[in-house]
Amino acid sequence: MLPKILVVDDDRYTRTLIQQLMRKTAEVHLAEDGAAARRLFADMDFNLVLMDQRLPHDKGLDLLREFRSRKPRLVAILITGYADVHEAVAAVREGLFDYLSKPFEDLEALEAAVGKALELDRAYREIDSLRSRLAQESGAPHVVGQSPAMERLQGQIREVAGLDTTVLLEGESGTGKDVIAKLTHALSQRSHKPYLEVNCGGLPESLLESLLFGYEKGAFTGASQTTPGYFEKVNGGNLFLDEIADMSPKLQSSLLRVLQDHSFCRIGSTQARTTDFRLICATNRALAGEVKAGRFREDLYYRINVVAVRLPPLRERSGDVLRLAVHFLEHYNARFAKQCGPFTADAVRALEACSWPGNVRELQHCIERVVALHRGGVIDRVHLNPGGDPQPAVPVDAPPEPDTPLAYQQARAEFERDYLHRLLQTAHGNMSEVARLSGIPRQNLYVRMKRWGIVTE
Ligand SMILES: Nc1ncnc2c1ncn2[C@@H]1O[C@H](COP(=O)(O)OP(=O)(O)OP(=O)(O)O)[C@@H](O)[C@H]1O
Repeated sequence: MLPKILVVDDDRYTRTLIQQLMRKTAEVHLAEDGAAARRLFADMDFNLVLMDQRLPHDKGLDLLREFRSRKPRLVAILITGYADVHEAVAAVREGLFDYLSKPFEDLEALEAAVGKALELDRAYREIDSLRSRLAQESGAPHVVGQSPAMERLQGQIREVAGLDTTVLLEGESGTGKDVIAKLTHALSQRSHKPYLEVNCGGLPESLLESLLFGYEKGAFTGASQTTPGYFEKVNGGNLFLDEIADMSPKLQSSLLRVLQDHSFCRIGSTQARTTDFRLICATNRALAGEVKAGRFREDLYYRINVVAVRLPPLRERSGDVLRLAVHFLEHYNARFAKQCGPFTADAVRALEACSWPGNVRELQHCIERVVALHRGGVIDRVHLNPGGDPQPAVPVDAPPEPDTPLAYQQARAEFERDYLHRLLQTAHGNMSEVARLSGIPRQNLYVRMKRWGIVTE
C-alpha cells in the first residue's frame, strides 16, 4: 500500500509540482487552506504532512502544532519562503522533521527529504506493530529488523526453531546472536522448559567444566556440596553456548561425548546421567577457519554445524539502523523517564551514514548515551556523534586547545580509547580478533571497552 501524504499549500503550482513528483511513490492528497487540511486530517491517517508556512487564514506552524497535539508522532515538513527560515529552524527544535525552502531549486533534495521522512514514519509504525505482536507472543525477545537480510534470518529461525536441531549462529560481535538464541528458544517446543546460557570465552576451563557438568561434594578443593551442572538443569530445554570457538580442546572432546551419548557424569562421580537438551551455539569467528587452523575439533564442528545461520552486520541491513534507533530511543525514554526525540532529518542522515563497527550494541549504546545526557526534546546530529569519539555526546567541558599539553594519564586514556575503537573497526567488530591483534586478554578488553563506552555489556 502506498504511503499517504497530505500537501497543504495555497499555491496551485506547488501543489501540482509535489503531486506530479510523488505520484508513483505515494498517494498524494491536496488541501489549499487550513479548513480543507483539517477535514482531510480528521478523515485519514497520513504518513507525512507537507505544510506551507503562509496560508490564507492560518499559520502553517500553528496548524501543525494542532495536528501534532492529536497525533504526537506525526512526521511533517514545513515549506517556507526564505524570509521564514529562522522560524522553521526553531520549529525543527520543537519536533518538526525538516523544512524546505520555496521556490524548490533542487527537486532531488525535495524527493530525498520526503523519502527520509517516510522512512521515519515507517520506523515508528513498525516498532508499534512489533510491540503488539510481541504482547501476543509472550516470552519472545524484541527483535527489530525488517531489512531483507533480517526478514530472511527471522524466517530461517521460525523454520528451524521447532525442529529440535542444533543451531549455529555466526556473526560479528554485537549483531544480536544472543537475542536470536533467545528467539529460537521462545519459538521452540521447549519454550516452557529451561533456557540456560553460558559464555565459553568468559570462564577458565575448570570453572566452565564444573558449571556444565556439575560436581559431587569433595570432588575438588572448594566443592563443599554436591551441585548439579547446566547439562542436568537444562534437561528438556535449550542450552546456549556462546563463544563456542573459545572452548578448550579438553572441553571440546567432553562436549562431543555428551552430544553423542546424551549422557554425562558429574565431576567426581562415575554414575552416568542422561540428559535431553537442544544445543544452540554462537561464534564471532568462522568455525570452519578455526577447524582449518587446528583450534577446533572437526568432529565437533560437524556435530554442531547442522543448521548454520549467519547474522548480518548492521552495515548490511539497510533501513534497520533507523528502526533500531527509534526502538532504543523509546526504550531509554521509558527507562530514564525522559522525553527525548524525535530525530531531525540531519540526525537520521548521520545515523545512516555511520558504519557501526560495533553493530547493534554500539548503536544501542549511542542512543542510551544521548537519552541519558539530553534534557529532552529533539535529537539532532550534534547530540549523536555516531561512531565518533565515544565521549559524552553533549560535551560537558570545552575540548582542550590542540597544543595544550595533556597530563600523561589523560593522554594515555585518549590514545587507548582511539586505539581500541580503530582496532574494533579493523576487526569488523570481532572481539576475539581484537584480543589477538592487541595482545590484551579478551575479558580485560571488555572491561576497557566498557570503560570507554565502546561496548555497553
Ligand atoms: N535485532 C535486534 N533488535 C533489538 N535489539 C537488538 C537486536 N540485535 C541486538 N540487539 C541488542 O543489541 C545488544 C547486543 O546484542 P547481542 O548481545 O545479542 O549481540 P551478540 O552478537 O551476542 O554479541 P557478542 O558476540 O559480543 O556476544 C543487546 O543489548 C541486544 O538486546
